Amino acid sequence: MTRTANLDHAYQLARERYESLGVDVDAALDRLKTIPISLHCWQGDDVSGFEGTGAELGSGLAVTGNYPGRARTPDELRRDLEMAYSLIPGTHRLNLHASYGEFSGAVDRDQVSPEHFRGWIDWGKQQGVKLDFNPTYFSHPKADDGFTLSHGDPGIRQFWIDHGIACRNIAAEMGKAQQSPCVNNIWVPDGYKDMPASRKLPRARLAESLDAIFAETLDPACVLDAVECKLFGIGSESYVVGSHEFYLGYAISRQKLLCLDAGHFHPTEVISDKISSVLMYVPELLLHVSRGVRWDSDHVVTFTDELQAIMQEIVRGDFIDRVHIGLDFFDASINRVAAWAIGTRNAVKAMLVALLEPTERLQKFECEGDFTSRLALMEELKSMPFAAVWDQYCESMGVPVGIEWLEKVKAYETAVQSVRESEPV
Ligand SMILES: C[C@H](O)[C@H](O)[C@@H](O)C(=O)CO
Ligand SMILES: [Mn+2]
Repeated sequence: MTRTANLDHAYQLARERYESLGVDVDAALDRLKTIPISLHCWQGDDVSGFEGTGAELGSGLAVTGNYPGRARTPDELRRDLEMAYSLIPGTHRLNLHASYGEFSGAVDRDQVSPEHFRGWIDWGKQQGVKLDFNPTYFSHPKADDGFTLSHGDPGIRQFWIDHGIACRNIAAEMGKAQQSPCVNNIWVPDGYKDMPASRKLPRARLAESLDAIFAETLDPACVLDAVECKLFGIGSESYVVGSHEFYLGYAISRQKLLCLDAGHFHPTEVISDKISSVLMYVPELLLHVSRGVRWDSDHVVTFTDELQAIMQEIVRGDFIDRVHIGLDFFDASINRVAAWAIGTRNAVKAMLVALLEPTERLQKFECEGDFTSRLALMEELKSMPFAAVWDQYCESMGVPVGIEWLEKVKAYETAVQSVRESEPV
């Protein structure tokens, strides 16, 4: 049997098994094709960006590892991204940070404008990659003391408000150009290493700054505003201004998107359990799918129970159209393109597994109080042949099947990434 015939044979057998449980595999694959994952640009260059100021990564963000071949220019990053997209089935998005603009001279954060992202917008159009966006509230002298939008100095606060407004306009321009809303996510590092004397004042200032940023009504067909909470960071161990409660209240009261980052909660807390609660009160959600190891370490996303639970919750709650899935990890100890491929393929695979679940049947058992059948079927599902469906999906979408993608990354590393070490920019 040829390789293609083998894959198809395995797929047909798997399809029959799923059909016996009432699952329409073809419908699941058709749905899967429509679900984008927003790849984060910052995995490709260790969150360095292209401002060229030499500012160190700070504000509690840390990248470890020194694997050779980091992208040093927008063109290198785009080339690496194209390589990554070629390994991942489906049509996916790109999540850009403001510090990744193309600046010909010194442009401070309050001066960023759509023209600095024209290269990205044109590239996205040409590649069929839609863009999401983030203001950058770190790696800047005005963020060095740990405060930005909640800063006690009104001048510094205004600088960061202006950055937020500028970024929102850039995001709106991107959304208009791509005819798909650009999700613009605000995360600020603001917080104290030690016990604050006032937990209240910085929060009041943060709310006021956010209101100023969102004062202008922009077309939701172009831009969607999201806010991201965090439990603690390095240097903000005792107090984070933008805590979960703060942003949950803010997002509900202003009807904004809440961003749930999987690494931003207590290690025993999971975001999968928050999705259905939060979506009762906010219109839409942004997820930063990440993997914290003991802390918000931003490890590459692997095929964990929690990753599967996140996708299950999205499918079981019928939330696919209300949840924007983004990734947030940065690992410089392995090949950076491989990091994207591993993390994103896992996210798509976990979504496939969720779509292959006989959800109605499980929920019927639950409604009837038949928890025995619910548990029995959930456990049987764990050993269903989803890998054969996944392989067939990869094959039909024209991307490598199984570990074949690794050979492509190794060849790319030899031909492109490792050469960077000896080449000036
Ligand atoms: C670089 C990102 O903005 C950042 O990871 C943010 O989303 C975050 O999660 C900070 O801990
Ligand atoms: Mn995040």
